[in-house]
Amino acid sequence: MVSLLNPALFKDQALINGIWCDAQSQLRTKVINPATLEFIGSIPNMTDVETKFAIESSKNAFSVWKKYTAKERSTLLKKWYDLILINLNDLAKLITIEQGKPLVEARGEVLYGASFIEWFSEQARRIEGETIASPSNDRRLLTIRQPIGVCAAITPWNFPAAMITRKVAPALAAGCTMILKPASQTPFSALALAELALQAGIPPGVFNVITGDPSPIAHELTHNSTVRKLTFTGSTPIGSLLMAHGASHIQKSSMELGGNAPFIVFEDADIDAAVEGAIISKFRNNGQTCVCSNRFYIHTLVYDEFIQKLKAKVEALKIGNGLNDCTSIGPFIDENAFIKNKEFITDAVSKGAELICGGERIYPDGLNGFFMSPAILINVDNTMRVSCEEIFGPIAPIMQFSDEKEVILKANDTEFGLASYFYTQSLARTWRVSEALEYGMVGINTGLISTTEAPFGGIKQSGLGREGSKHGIDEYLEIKYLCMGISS
Ligand SMILES: NC(=O)C1=CN([C@@H]2O[C@H](COP(=O)(O)OP(=O)(O)OC[C@H]3O[C@@H](n4cnc5c(N)ncnc54)[C@H](OP(=O)(O)O)[C@@H]3O)[C@@H](O)[C@H]2O)C=CC1
Ligand SMILES: O=C(O)[C@H](O)CS(=O)(=O)O
Repeated sequence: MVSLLNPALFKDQALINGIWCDAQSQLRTKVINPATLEFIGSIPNMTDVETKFAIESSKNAFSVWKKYTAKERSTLLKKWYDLILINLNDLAKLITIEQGKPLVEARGEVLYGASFIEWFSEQARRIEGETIASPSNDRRLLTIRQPIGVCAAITPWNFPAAMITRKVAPALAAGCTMILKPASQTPFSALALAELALQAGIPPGVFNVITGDPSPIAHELTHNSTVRKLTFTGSTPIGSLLMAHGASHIQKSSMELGGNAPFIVFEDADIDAAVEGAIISKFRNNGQTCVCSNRFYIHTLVYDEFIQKLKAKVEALKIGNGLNDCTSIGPFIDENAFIKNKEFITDAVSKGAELICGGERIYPDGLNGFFMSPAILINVDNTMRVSCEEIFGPIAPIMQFSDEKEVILKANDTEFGLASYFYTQSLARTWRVSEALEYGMVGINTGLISTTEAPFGGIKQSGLGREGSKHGIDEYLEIKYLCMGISS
């Protein structure tokens, strides 16, 4: 049990049709605190059996929810948003306890997540069709936009709240219903958000949350033709698998997948700004975000200054329990993530890279979680795993370059295309490089790009579709063309 100001927010059951329930098998899955490895609680280990009930509940709820007016849906989403802000501290504490990130980042995530609900409560009232100039006098052409129907979401552990609202808010705003399967390692944030949705007056069955074994749950969600849309955030291999399963009945999908972001510092960059941007884009959430910088390309003329300043900042980062106010970096989500990062360092050093700081397991305040001192690798090349695989941890691999065209070719040499970053003070270079980078998002002179107002998403194997912005709601709408014959 977690001690919260509002104990009603700690839910350890799934939510189907407004009823908090256990798995039919009564089996449960334990959830631990990644910083302390202590038991937090457990959740129902559901399978396809309960998933079928959740889908039926969502289908029935859709027939009611789609008849709510845009203003009625908007008002309920706004109430949900208000309740989240009232419970900000509890929601942030839940994130830190189940995911490990520092409280300051967890509070930021709650506000970021809530901003999607606020934004789509407004967008709900701006779902518009169009009239089209008819080619003949005997007909009039127009379109209307309607909700897709029953939707499903499967979300990752690294943003236990924001990845949920980034999907549920536009779905409900469009008039759809949503069945969510949150990450098993971080379920409590999702369950607390669902409780607040109920308290806001969102009808039972509109937002269902099921927990348990991802394979049978996802198999039902992707093969059941009642589920017309699947939205997934997570690794590219799982995203690909889900798309393949949904293809059996032409299920629509949105995919927010893996990344391999380049971070390029040109010779004319503001080095202090570039170092600040490198710290936030690399070490936010202990490097466990899909938009974290994964490869650093530093122009030879500013290399020594950049390395010296970056190392000083990295060595000043405070590693520890996210509940401590002074902590700037928390633990890995689990031992496997730690082991994978150690393997990245071993591979790079064995191929000639030099580890100039960090990379060791540490035990801040005697904590048994898997913490690593943030690492910088220099003399990295593209034969090393760190330059071509998504690191998802606090390792900064550094390479040098001297030519703009050369560094763009290297930056684009990946199957991923999510986020990218570069620093320059040249307007002409800003346009050349922005247009040449093969990514869905480009940060120019900044290392923090995500905001509700802008379209978040990638190309190539980083995904399909966009979340947030004026585009996000389109993922949950169908365009219907009406052709009206008018006899003279
Ligand atoms: N583009 C983006 O916005 C984001 C991308 N990511 C990417 O996700 C990865 C890290 O997150 P992580 O949670 O480990 O990713 P995973 O893909 O392993 O898990 C994501 C979700 O998929 C579920 N899942 C796991 N295996 C299956 C399966 N066989 N069938 C159906 N669902 C399954 C998980 O359930 P369970 O937890 O029960 O195993 C979890 O809910 C990184 O590659 C990162 O880049 C992460 C966040 C954002
Ligand atoms: O899951 C993620 O990595 C997030 O999408 C990154 S962000 O939106 O918080 O930047």
